[in-house]
Amino acid sequence: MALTTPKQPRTVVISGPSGSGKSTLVSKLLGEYPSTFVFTISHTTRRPRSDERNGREYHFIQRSKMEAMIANEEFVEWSEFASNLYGTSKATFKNVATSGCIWLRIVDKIAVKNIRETDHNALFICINPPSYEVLSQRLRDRNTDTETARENRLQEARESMQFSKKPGIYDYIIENDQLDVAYEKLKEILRPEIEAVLHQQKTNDDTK
Ligand SMILES: Nc1ncnc2c1ncn2[C@@H]1O[C@H](COP(=O)(O)OP(=O)(O)OP(=O)(O)O)[C@@H](O)[C@H]1O
Repeated sequence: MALTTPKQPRTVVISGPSGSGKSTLVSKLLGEYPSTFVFTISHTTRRPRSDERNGREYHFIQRSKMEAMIANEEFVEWSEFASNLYGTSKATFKNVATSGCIWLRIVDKIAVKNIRETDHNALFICINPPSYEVLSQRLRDRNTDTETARENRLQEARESMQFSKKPGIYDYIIENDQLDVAYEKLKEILRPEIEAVLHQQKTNDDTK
């Protein structure tokens, strides 16, 4: 199923290892361009971390409820990752399709593959940490996980970093060493899409 039409702005898919800085960079973008992007959150059956809130990072949902919604065809796409379900509901997607804004999504590597198959116009950007050691330190500093959860994230991070190097997966890879430098790179990549939306919004305002 195609998730976007050619008339809609390009969907921007952000992925990369846990702790690489995806949320930090996306928050900066939404802060600077509040009317240009529409950021959606996924549903997930994983437990929220101590700093996460339902409806902010994810719609946290019980597995049985999400399975029932999947059976009821209430998701446009879903996948299972590290024993948890993740997905985009049809209700979420409906808001995007009518917004005229760039759809900004943070997804895991399994969803990257799925979206590549469904949305041929999407732009795929991977945020990587400068090194595995730096990532490990940032996750320790963030202090939002138990030791076991952090080990799982680090294991998953190794796989994600390997995955990002495969050809044909990502259009751009940004190494998030200095935050401001990484943010400028992200904006540079997105500049044509941002300008197209701003132009369209101005045209709409002028014709009102
Ligand atoms: N360039 C940077 N330099 C130093 N610290 C950073 C940088 N970018 C992000 N961080 C910090 O690293 C931690 C992880 O960042 P963030 O939560 O944005 O990662 P994430 O990729 O969204 O993680 P997850 O996938 O687990 O949600 C945060 O504490 C954040 O403040």
